[in-house]
Amino acid sequence: MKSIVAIGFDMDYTLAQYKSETFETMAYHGTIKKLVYDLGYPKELLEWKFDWQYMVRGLVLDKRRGNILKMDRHKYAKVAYHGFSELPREERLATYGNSPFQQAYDEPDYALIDTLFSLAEAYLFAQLVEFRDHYPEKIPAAAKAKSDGGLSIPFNFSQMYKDIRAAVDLCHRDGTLKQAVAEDPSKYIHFDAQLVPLFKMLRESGRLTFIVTNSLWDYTNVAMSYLCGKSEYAKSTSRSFEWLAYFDLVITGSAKPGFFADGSRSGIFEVDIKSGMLINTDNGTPLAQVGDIDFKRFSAARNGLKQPCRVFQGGSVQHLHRLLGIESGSQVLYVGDHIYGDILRSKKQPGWRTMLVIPELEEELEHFHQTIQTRKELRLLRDKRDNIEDRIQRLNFDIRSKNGASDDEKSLITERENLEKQRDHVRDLHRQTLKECHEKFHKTWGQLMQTGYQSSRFANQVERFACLYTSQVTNLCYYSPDKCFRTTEDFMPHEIKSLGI
Ligand SMILES: Nc1nc2c(ncn2[C@@H]2O[C@H](COP(=O)(O)O)[C@@H](O)[C@H]2O)c(=O)[nH]1
Ligand SMILES: [Mg+2]
Repeated sequence: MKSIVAIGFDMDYTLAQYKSETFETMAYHGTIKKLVYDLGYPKELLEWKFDWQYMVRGLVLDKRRGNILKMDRHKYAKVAYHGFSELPREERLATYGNSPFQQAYDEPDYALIDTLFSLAEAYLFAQLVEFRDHYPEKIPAAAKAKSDGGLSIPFNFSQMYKDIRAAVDLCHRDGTLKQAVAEDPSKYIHFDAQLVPLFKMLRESGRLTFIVTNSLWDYTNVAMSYLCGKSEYAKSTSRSFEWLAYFDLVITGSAKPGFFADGSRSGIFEVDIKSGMLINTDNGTPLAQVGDIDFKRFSAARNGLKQPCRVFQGGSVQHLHRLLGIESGSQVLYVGDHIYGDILRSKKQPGWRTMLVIPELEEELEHFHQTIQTRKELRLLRDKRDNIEDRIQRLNFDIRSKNGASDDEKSLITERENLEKQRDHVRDLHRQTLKECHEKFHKTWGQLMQTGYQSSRFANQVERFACLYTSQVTNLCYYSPDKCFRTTEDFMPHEIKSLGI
C-alpha cells in the first residue's frame, strides 16, 4: 500500500451494502409491476414470491434456452437448470458439451450474473421460463411474435429476458428504488459504523480519497449521508453534506465501465451540491457563465463548505488523474463490487490496483471450515479412483497385446471386471460426497468459489482481476495503511502432491 497515493471507492454494493431481503425484494416486485402494467404480462405475476437467497453471483443465463448455468474456470457447465428444474446430465452434456473450451458464453446469447443487483432478475427469468413452459398462451404477443414469428421456429426465451432487463432498468431509472431508499435508508442499506473511522484513517495516512459511482448526485448524497452519519438517519442529514469532508473528489454518473476507457473528450460537469445543478467545465475547470443565469446563487459547488471536496458528473479516468494529480495508474487503489465494471476495466485500462468486495465470502469461509474433513476424504476418493483407472488402463493394454483367447487373458478380463466394479463404486461415492459437500454451501448452486472440484468461473475471475479481495471494505481498518499485501505462493500440480496440500 506504500506506493498508493489515492484510494477510491465505488458506492453501491461496495460502501453501501444493500440488504438483499428488502432491497432486492423491492426490485423484484417493482420489475413485475412494470412487466404487467407496461409490457402486457398477465396480472397473476403480481402474486409471485421472491426467494432472495436462491440465486448467486457468477451464474450465467442462457437467454435462448431458458437455462441457468454454473461453470468452472474452463467454462465447463457443470450445473445446469432449466427454470428451476435441473437438466439431466445427458441433456446438459449434449447441450453444453462434454469438454471445456467450447463456447465463450458471452453476450448476446448469454448474460452474466456478476453483480448482486442481478439476483432478482435472474430469479424472475427462471420463474418466467417455467411459466412459459406451462402456459405459453399467457406470454405477451410481443415476446411470442419475436421468437417464433409464426414460422414455427422453436421458441426462444431471449425476448422474455429483454423484457425483464427493460423493466429492471426502468426501476433503477424512474425512482422506484431510489425514492424508497431515500425515505428510509436503514431499511435497505446496512449501516457500518467502521466506515467513517476507515476514511479518517486513510486521510490521516496522507492518502487522497475519492468516490467513482454510477449513481447520480442526489442519490449518492442520500446514501453517503446515511452511511457517514449516525445509524438513525434524519432526512436533514443529507442537507449538511458533512460526509464530503472525508473525500477529495466525488464523481457521480460516471458511466462505468466506459469511464475507464480512453475518453478525455467525454464531458465532465461540476455539480452544485446544494441545487444539484450541473456547471459546465473545461476538463474540470469551471467555465465562466454568461447570460442571465444567476451563477452566484449556486456558484462554486463548494460554496460555504469547509472541505475542499469537489463533486462532478461524468468525465473519464483521465479527468480524475488530472484533478487528483495522479501520475500513474499504479498509484491508485480502487475498491468495487462489480468484477467487470469496477475491477477488470480499471485494472486493464488505467492500470489501477483493485480490491473486490465479496460479502458472500463470510458465509463461504464458515462453510469451508466446516467441510475441511470432507475435502480430505474427497481427495482420497479421487486418488483411489485414479489409481483404479490406471490399473484398468494397463490391463486393457495387456489384454489387447495377448490378442487371442488364453487362460491368461481370461484371468486378466476377470480382474478388469472386478476393478471396474470398484471404480464405479468409488466414483459414485465421490460424486455423492462432492454433491453433499456443495449442498452445505448452497442447496442448488453449491460453493461460490468452486464448481465440481475446480475453481468456479467467478473464482477464476477474482483471481485474475482483483489484486485484493475481501468480504467488506471496512476490513481495511484492521491493517496499517502502509501494509504490504503479498501474493500467495504458486504451486505446480507435482509440487502440491509432495507438499500434501
Ligand atoms: N439504469 C440501470 N441502473 C442500474 C442497473 N443496475 C444497477 N444500476 C444502478 O447503477 C448504480 C451502480 O452504482 P455503483 O456505485 O455501483 O457504480 C446504482 O445507481 C444502481 O441503481 C440497471 O440494470 N439499470
Ligand atoms: Mg457497485
